[in-house]
Amino acid sequence: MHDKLETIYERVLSRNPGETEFHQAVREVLESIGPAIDKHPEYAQARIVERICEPERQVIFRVPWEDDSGDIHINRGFRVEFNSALGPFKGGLRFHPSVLLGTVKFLGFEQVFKNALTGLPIGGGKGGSDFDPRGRSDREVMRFCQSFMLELYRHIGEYTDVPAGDMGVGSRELGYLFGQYKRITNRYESGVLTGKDLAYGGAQVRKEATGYGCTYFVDQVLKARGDSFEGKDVVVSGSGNVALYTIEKVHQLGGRVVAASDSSGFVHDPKGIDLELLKDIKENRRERITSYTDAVPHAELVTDRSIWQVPCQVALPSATQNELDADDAAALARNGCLVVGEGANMPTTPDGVRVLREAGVLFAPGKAANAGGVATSALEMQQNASRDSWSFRYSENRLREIMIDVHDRCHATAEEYGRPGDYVAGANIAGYSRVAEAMLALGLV
Ligand SMILES: NC(=O)C1=CN([C@@H]2O[C@H](COP(=O)(O)OP(=O)(O)OC[C@H]3O[C@@H](n4cnc5c(N)ncnc54)[C@H](OP(=O)(O)O)[C@@H]3O)[C@@H](O)[C@H]2O)C=CC1
Ligand SMILES: N=C(CCC(=O)O)C(=O)O
Repeated sequence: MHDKLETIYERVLSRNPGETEFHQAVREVLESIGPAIDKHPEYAQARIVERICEPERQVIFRVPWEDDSGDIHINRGFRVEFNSALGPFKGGLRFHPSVLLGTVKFLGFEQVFKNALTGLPIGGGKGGSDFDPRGRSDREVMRFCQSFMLELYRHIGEYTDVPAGDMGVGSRELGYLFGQYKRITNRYESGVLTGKDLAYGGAQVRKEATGYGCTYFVDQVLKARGDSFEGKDVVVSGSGNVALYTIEKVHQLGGRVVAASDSSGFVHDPKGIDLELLKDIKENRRERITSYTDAVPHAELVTDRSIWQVPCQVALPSATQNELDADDAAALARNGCLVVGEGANMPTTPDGVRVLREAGVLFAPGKAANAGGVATSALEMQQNASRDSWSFRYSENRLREIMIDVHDRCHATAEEYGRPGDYVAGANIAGYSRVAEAMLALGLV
């Protein structure tokens, strides 16, 4: 790491003790952007890096709510408004028992550069809660969301901060959140949340966007080496919003997804995952992945080893952070994996990335590969602002164009800075440069 950046990194560690995921996200960026710092001394003079590493605002609040049996629960809510140089703060809400301030800060920091890579006018932020919606009734989820929004509403707005979905926050949760926001503010401010259902101002393709976009990005990586998804065995971890629509687009492009997971284990189906069945299990019945093998006898349920032991040519981690470690990376390389594309945020550990790089496996980092979700959220904001709604076909074409542009921008930047084929360097330098130029123009704010 560049000497100046090492000093900055040490200060990030000392000012944010114990926030290991945030440290990890910062370190990855600082390890990449040294060449950009050398090329632009004005960035150092304006202390741009130090300012980017410090969120503009961090809000933490109490969320009390009552379950169906009348018991009281107290959860903690977060919104980290990281950087608004390029536009209103933009980023998801995560409802998961593992959520801590450091988790939200890692996600928000990633979001700043991801959103910049889309070329769209959106800043970066993230929020959520340690509330676990899994196993809760719709009414319990509604009561939690209403209590959560009773605090959050004062900090958000279509021109201020626009939340969306992430782990544990899908169209059900967004509907309850939007309904409460509308009631509190007495405004039909469609653009205050994205990922909304089509019934009340949502946009075509937003549900599919992260998964489709990641697949489009990896398709470009394969095309750059004269290859494609055709005939490839693919492993996709997770079975939530990102994973399901990654599987859908991989199958449309001629690949075969042979394994998917949830936190209880994974299913291996050598004939190819039956997506309609998996969607019914996950989106309608909200059941465990074990229900898949109940319906598909030839499929294997595995709970005692990593999904990344399953041989494949393309690996698409789409579950959660740090799910793919050095041993997983070595197994993928040993089994002939050509590309790893991150649908999730920061799913590969630093040692995992190192092993993949040393083995010559192409690597597409999440801040570039999974940007299709937030990009389509920005398109939802455009439609809401113009009181318009675009067709599925037009929206998907826009998404595909954006992902090709993101890929080409990362690829070209990596070449420009002497790191050909290094999508991590390309993504971090390109994203950072766009944010830095805006921050320079806006003065010391
Ligand atoms: N939604 C979006 O628009 C975007 C999401 N992302 C990122 O993609 C990832 C997935 O998000 P999303 O699909 O929205 O979330 P969902 O909650 O819809 O799905 C998450 C999936 O991952 C599984 N999972 C969670 N932890 C583990 C684990 N330790 N091992 C195996 N599986 C696990 C969950 O299983 P279980 O049900 O058992 O918990 C679930 O199947 C996250 O990193 C998110 O930040 C990135 C860009 C956009
Ligand atoms: N959870 C998301 C989507 C954010 C958004 O659509 O605003 C992400 O980019 O990580």
